[in-house]
Amino acid sequence: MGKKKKKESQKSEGPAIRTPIVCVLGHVDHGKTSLLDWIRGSSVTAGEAGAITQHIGATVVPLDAIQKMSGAFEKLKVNVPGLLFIDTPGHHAFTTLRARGGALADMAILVVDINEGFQPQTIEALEILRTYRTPFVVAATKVDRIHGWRVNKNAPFRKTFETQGDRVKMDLENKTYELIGTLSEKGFNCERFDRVSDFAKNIAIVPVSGVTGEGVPDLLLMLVGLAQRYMTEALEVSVDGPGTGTVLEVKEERGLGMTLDVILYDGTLSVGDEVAVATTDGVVNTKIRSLLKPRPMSEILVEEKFERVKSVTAASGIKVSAPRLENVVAGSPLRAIPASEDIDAINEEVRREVEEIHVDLSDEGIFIKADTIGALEALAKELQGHGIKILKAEVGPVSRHDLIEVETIKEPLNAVLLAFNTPLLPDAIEILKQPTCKVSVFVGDVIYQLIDEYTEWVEEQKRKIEAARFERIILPAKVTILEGCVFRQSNPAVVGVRVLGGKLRSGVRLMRRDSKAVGTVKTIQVAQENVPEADAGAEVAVAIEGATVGRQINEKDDLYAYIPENHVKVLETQMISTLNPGMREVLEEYTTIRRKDNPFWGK
Ligand SMILES: Nc1nc2c(ncn2[C@@H]2O[C@H](COP(=O)(O)OP(=O)(O)OP(=O)(O)O)[C@@H](O)[C@H]2O)c(=O)[nH]1
Repeated sequence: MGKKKKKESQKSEGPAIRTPIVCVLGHVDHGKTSLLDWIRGSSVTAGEAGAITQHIGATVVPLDAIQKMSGAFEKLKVNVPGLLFIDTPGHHAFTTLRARGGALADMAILVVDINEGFQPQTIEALEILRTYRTPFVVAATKVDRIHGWRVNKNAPFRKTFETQGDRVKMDLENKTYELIGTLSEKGFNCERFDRVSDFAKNIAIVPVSGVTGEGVPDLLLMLVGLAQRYMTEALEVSVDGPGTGTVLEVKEERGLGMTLDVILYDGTLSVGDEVAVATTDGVVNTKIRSLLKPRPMSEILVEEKFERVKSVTAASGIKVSAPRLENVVAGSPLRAIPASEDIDAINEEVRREVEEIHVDLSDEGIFIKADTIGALEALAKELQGHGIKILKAEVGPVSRHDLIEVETIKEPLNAVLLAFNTPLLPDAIEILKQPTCKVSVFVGDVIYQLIDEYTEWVEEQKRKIEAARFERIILPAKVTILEGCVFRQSNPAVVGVRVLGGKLRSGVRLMRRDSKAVGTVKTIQVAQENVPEADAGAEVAVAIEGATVGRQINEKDDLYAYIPENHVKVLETQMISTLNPGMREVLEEYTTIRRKDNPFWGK
C-alpha cells in the first residue's frame, strides 16, 4: 500500500479508513451464530438511518447503526465507517481467510459461554489469535441464562445490569472473574469492558446475549473503539488502488457458471479488470465479466438474485464472475493487475502467497496435511506447542502417495499422518486396509481432538513397547529342591521344587549360591500338566536340561533364576516398582551373590 495515494475522508480529517473485517471465533455451541444473527437482525431494526448492507459472505454494519443502537460516542471522533462481519464463524474460516500471509480478519470476537467458561476450542481460538496477533474482544455470551436474570431486550450492558438483583449481579461478577483468571493464566490481561481504563493494556470482556441482544451495543462499540484507536494505520486504504481480496468460496451459480465469493480488503475492483488468482494448477489470469452483490431485501420480488455493479471498494464481500475459474482454491488471493504493473511479478506474488507455508519442520517427526494453508499452520503451531515434531506439512487430501512416504519413516511413533479437515482419497483408504500397512492416520476437524487422539495413541504405543520389553526380561526366582522328590537323575534331571520367591518361568537358566550356572528349566509341570510359570509358594516338577542330580545339583539345594547383567540393570532401574516384595527380596539376594567379587556388577 506504501506508494499508493490515500484518499481523504469526507467525514473527518485524515486518510480514509476502510471498514475493519471482523471474524467470530469460539467453542462449539457457545453462541457464535446467534450473536452474529443478532448483530445482523438488530441493526436492520435499528432504523433507516444506517441499515446494514448484506454483502456476499459478509455483513456490513455501518457506524450509524452502531451509533443508534448504543446511543453513545456522539462526542467521539470516529472515522471507522462501520464493521464488516464475515458471515461464517469459527476458527477454520478465520485461518483459511488470509491476506498477505496473515489473517484476513483485522479483529475478532472471541465467544465464550459465560456459564461454561473456557473450553478446548476457546483455548485453541485464543492460541490462533495470539499467533496472528489479532486484536480481539471477548463476548461472554448467554448472560440471560444466569439464574434469575431479568431480560431487557437489546439494552446496553449497564442498563440491564442495574436492573438485576444482587444475587444475579454477584453471579455475573464471579463468572466474569473466572474468565479473567483463565485468560490471565494464558497471558492475556482482561477486564470487564466498563472497568477497562487502558485499552492498550487490557482486553475487554463484554457480557452479552445472542438471544436477547443485551450487551451487543457495547460489544459493537468496543470493536469500533479497538479499530479506531489501535488499528487505524493498518486500515488506511487507497480506495482507488488496485483491488486485492481473498477468495471465500468457489461456487457454481445458475446462469453465471463458476463464480468466486471474494472479500475485498484493499483498493477497488471493477468490471473489466484483469486479475490473478490461484488454482490447483497454478496462477490463472482472467478478466472480470461481472461483479455481483446481493439484492436488498426490498427488491426480493425481482427475479435476479444479484444486483450487478460496475465497481466495488474495500472492504466488501462481492461475487466475481469471470472465465476460467473452475479450479480456483478457496483462500487464494485475488489481485487486480493495473496496466502499469508487471503481470509476471503479480502472478509470482500470488503464487508465493499460496505456497508459502510458515511451518517449522524437523529432520524427524510426523506428516501433517490440511485443507488450507491457514489450517495447516494452525495445526502445526498447536503441535509445536505440544512438543510434537513435524517432518512434512502439505495442503490437500491424503493420497496413496502420501501414505507410501509415511511408511518409509523408520521410527514407529512417527509413521503417522494427521489429516486436519481434509479427506482420505479412495486409493489411500485401500492402502490403510492392507494388513501389512504400518502407517497410522488420524483424521479430524477439531485441532485439539486430533492432537488428543494422537498423543493418547503415542502413550498407548509407548506402554505396549515397554510392556513387550519387560516381557523379555528374566524375572527373579528362587527355588529349593525338595527332599525325596528326585524323579529322574539326568537328561534331563526331573526334580520337585518349591518356589521360595519370585516367579519361575520355563526357559530360564538356574544358578547355585556359589554363582555356578547348572542347567536350564525345560518344562514346569503341575499334576503332570505343563505350565509356563510358577509363583512363590507353588510346588512343581521341573525338568532341568544340562544338570545331573548328585553332581551339579542335590536335594535341598537352593537355586536362583540366572539373570544376565543387562536384565538386572533394567530390573533395578526401570522395573523395580512393578516387582512384588518377594521378587525384590530374591533380586537382592541374587545381586548380593553376583556382587561378591565385583560390587559394580549390573550397575
Ligand atoms: N439463552 C441463550 N441461548 C443462546 C445464546 N446464544 C446461543 N444460544 C443457544 O445456544 C445454542 C448454540 O448457539 P449457536 O449460536 O448455534 O452456537 P455456535 O457457537 O454458533 O455453534 P456452532 O456453530 O455449532 O459452533 C442454540 O440453541 C442457541 O439458541 C444466548 O446468548 N442466550
